[in-house]
Amino acid sequence: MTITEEAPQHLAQVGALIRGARQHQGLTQAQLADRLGTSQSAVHRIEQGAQNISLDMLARVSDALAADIVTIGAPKHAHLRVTGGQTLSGAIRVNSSKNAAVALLCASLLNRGRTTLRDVARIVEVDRILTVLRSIGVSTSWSPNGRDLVIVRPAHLDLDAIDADTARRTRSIIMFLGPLLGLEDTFALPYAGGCDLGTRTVDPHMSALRHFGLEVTATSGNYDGTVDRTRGDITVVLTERGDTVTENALMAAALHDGATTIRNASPNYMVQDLCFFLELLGVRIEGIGTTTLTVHGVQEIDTDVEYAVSEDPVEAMSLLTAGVVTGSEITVQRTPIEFMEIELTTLSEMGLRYSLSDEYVARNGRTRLVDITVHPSELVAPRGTIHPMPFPGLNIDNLPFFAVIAACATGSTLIHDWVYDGRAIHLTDLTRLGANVRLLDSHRLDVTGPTRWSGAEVSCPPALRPAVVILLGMLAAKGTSVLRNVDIIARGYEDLAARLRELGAQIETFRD
Ligand SMILES: CC(=O)N[C@H]1[C@@H](OP(=O)(O)OP(=O)(O)OC[C@H]2O[C@@H](n3ccc(=O)[nH]c3=O)[C@H](O)[C@@H]2O)O[C@H](CO)[C@@H](O)[C@@H]1O
Ligand SMILES: C=C(OP(=O)(O)O)C(=O)O
Repeated sequence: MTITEEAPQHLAQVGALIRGARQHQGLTQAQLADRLGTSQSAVHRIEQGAQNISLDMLARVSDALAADIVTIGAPKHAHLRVTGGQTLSGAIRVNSSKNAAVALLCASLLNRGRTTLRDVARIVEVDRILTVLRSIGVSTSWSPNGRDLVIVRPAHLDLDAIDADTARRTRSIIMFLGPLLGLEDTFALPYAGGCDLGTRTVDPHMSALRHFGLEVTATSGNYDGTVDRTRGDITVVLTERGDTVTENALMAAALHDGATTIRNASPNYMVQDLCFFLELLGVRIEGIGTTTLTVHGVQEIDTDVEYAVSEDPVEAMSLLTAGVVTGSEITVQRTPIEFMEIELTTLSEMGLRYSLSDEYVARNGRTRLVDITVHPSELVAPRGTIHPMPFPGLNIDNLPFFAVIAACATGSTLIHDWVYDGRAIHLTDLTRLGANVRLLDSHRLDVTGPTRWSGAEVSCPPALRPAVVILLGMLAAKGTSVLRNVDIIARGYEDLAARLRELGAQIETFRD
């Protein structure tokens, strides 16, 4: 909340903000009171708006909850000051994935029972979907340890009350379509937004969901959906092997009266997580991990279920890159190996030395994990182009990390991002740190290394992965760098700077 001079101070509103921030941290009133050195009843009164709260107390609450409850004037952005060129060491654990978490949150709408999602990463993208879910009446609460989420859908969703501003800040809101078409006859959903990666079509979603009877017209700012539900066995052929479109079709199929065969389905990690979760909800799915899925829909889902979100291959790639570009030996624990094999093989061909632990099973009981130790290595440019493909190819979200790795390798590397119109351009910010990165066209980069890195001040790109790539370049660059306006990193990474610090990185967060 921002207070300008004219704005009235509103105790109840401040109280509600404090309650929200406390619940977000997974704290009870008693635990917050403990941190503040006050009583639980005082915290209760503050949250009710029934007690005058001094500026001093507000500052203490902000500290205790690690959140700015109230700021005066314009909002403050976070920046990072990096002293690069340090060798990192130690081990770091991969968190659960953003992309599975958002799909599972949307899928929780299918369930009338209690959904418990374990090990959910504390990231802004999750918060955005939670805010939207709460706005339509879904109850969501974090466990006291702040890692698990309990979600309960009401009998009737209040879709008119949807928080449209928050919804429009994420593309994942598009995944409300699949569950909603099984629950509502008409609804309006705000347009999907997200990072600046160029145009991303929603047409494949609309044509897939039409098979289930959904018709969507785009009005000013909204998708207006009307549903004339179909019955019986259907086959949906996806025009693109996209992740979220496959997830939308899966969620629509879960409540479809009949069997749905989805062809050209994405078998990617987040889709597999969603399939495992739907199975726990009683939906039978054949072909998990392949491009043909057959889903046996059920009439109603009303079950108390627990599912542990699996580990994020993109975070694994990000952390591994930190070790590679700083020439360090670090261990990236809990890497979902099935989704990193092409990346590791490509890196091996570039001369990276690494070792793998024995495999073990993730908490979801399905995903195979390993610990990867990277060793300092002399890198050379690969012979062929580095390009992404739908799984089991090289993950498009892992591609940007190859730009900073290629800058450390001897020779020229061609990186071809055929997927996004506007992601490669953000990677040219590496030139600010001394890298030789040439944009051949909006999809292709030529990177020539090795780089004599030097520290610089750079404005954070408005796209998640490129932002982290620039940060990793700064870790490689001797001297001081500043990355300005890094808020976007929290969309997909929990406490990234703090976790890199634990490996020995010198990164300091500061605000204007
Ligand atoms: C929440 C989530 O899970 N997000 C992921 C998901 O987004 P999502 O599933 O929304 O990805 P999009 O549908 O936007 O696909 C990305 C781009 O690839 C194009 N395309 C995709 C598949 C295909 O077979 N042909 C094709 O041309 C699309 O037209 C689009 O321009 O998948 C993307 C691509 O893996 C990832 O970057 C995102 O992190
Ligand atoms: C592009 C990404 O995700 P989203 O689909 O959430 O924009 C990403 O994770 O890099």
